[in-house]
Amino acid sequence: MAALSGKVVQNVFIAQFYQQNRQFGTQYQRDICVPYMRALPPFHGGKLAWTSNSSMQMRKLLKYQNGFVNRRTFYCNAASSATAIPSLDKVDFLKLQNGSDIRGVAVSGVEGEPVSLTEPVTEAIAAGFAAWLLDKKKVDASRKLRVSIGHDSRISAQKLQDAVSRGIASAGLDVVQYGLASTPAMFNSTLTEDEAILCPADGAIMITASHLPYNRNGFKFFTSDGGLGKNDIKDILERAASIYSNFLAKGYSVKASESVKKVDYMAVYTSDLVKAVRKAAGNIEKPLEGFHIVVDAGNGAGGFFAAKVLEPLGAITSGSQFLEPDGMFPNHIPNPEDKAAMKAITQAVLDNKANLGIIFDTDVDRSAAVDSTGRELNRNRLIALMSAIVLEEHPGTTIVTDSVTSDGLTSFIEKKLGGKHHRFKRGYKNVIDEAIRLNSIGEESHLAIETSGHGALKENHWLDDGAYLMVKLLNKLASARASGKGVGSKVLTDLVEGLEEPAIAVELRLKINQNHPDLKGRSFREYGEAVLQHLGNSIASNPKLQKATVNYEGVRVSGFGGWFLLRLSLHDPVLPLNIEAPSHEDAVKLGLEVSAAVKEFQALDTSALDKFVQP
Ligand SMILES: O=P(O)(O)OC[C@H]1O[C@H](O)[C@H](O)[C@@H](O)[C@@H]1O
Repeated sequence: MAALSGKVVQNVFIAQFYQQNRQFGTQYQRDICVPYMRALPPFHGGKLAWTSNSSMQMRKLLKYQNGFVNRRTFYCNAASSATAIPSLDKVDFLKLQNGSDIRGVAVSGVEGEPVSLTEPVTEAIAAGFAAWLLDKKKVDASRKLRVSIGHDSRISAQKLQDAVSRGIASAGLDVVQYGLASTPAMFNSTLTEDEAILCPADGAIMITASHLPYNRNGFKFFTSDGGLGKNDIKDILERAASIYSNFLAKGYSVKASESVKKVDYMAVYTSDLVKAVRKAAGNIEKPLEGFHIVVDAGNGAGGFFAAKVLEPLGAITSGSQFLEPDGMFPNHIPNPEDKAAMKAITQAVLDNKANLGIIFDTDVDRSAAVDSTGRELNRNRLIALMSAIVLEEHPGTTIVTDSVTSDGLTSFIEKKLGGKHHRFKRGYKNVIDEAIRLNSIGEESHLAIETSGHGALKENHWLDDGAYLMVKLLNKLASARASGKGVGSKVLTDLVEGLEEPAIAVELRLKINQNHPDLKGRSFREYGEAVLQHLGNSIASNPKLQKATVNYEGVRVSGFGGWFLLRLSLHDPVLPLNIEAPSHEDAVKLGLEVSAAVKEFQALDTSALDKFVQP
């Protein structure tokens, strides 16, 4: 069996601890477990060094066990933590690529999900990034590059942060740790000019797996040009694979990084957000005075928004929930696309009679809002709202969105707001890159936004930033009140007046069984493309349906007063099917057309569609 490092063992223990103690409820977890987790002991030269603080917390933990946790497991794990040098398995690095991110399993304990982001793998990836950055920046030897590192609230964050730091330092670059941070703040650190806080960083790494389960983690990389794309990630992983093969050949040992510096960059980032709202409101110190705004951070990294952004601006934030970081996400998945998450923030708004609710995903690059009546301002509605704000500032501009946006949104942007809707592909990086491309060929675009809650503005360096989207809403609230044009979230709701919304909007995800003989040696992508090709051909001869003339992804078709889009998922062996229609019957008619066209593809699991269309 592979030897585990001390910290891996601790994380296993923490995971087990949480699972076994769910019945204690969230308050217990907040009081006892979270402080403990935040204080994972430092890792010195491969040996664990407990600080007095953490041993105190361990004692506290034991005291509170109360029979819920198996003491033997606890001591046993703590004792085995002395085994510090991980043994190395062969690794397929390219399998860790997830579009323009890297993602893997960082905590063991979930059946069928072995740890892929071990410390040596992580260190190799970080060293791969360092090598890529050195090539890209082509600096002379007189200047040392520096890399900022931040993480979300995941329980593996500390372990990975240490390994990333070692990987960067081993390549001779300076490491600046930010601790708990948001993804957009990490990108921002490559743009901030302030030597006193060691900025700009030449490169930034965010340790996050967005809304995925607690055992996962991953990395997003930035330079001042923005987030790295797919090809760069592949390049980094190839470099990492070769660094890792050196570990295999020469042996791997954990060496403490000497040149790690720490900066409270979130203080800088949040004060910039505060300044932006004050400026938009005409330099008023507390432009949100009297507004009651509740925040739901889902125990991710976004809790800062209440105390560090809203309160300095004068807002009341009582009733805000799940602000404290907790990598087990005990309350709901931090994801504005998740129904339970949206229900939780809506309830908080109604219970607290708040003016507005704001919700973030784990690493704060996505967001959504809820108005004072409990109406969700997410998906197409959030895009409509942001478009209304941006088109007031930039009349006629092009709004770039993802592919699953509604037809109602197009007519809203084009007929009501006088803008242009460019419906492009799914994927935040795709929409941002497309908006940048349009500007470069002379078509003005100021907003790139997805139904997922990702959004970036030209005025904000095309930074994919959920917190900045919410700042734009706050600006609107503050400036409307200052100019006597309205008070409260009705100002926002009024801006989406006239957006036509379908009675039925569903997304059904049809899985491709990669082990099915019908693939005949093809990859799931090739198989998915064959399904799409076949569907496209069969639609062409169907008089009841019209294929979209302009379409960048999958097969988009109008009919029965609605539309459907079947496309390949960006990451998974899945064909997501979106259907919108004026009634359930019409949606079923559209579903039946898809069903008839794809039925011969035996490796496609159509059970979700079959269920939807059944009488
Ligand atoms: O293609 P799908 O499986 O629906 O996933 C698409 C989504 O994947 C990730 O969550 C990205 O962050 C989003 O930008 C993207 O829209």
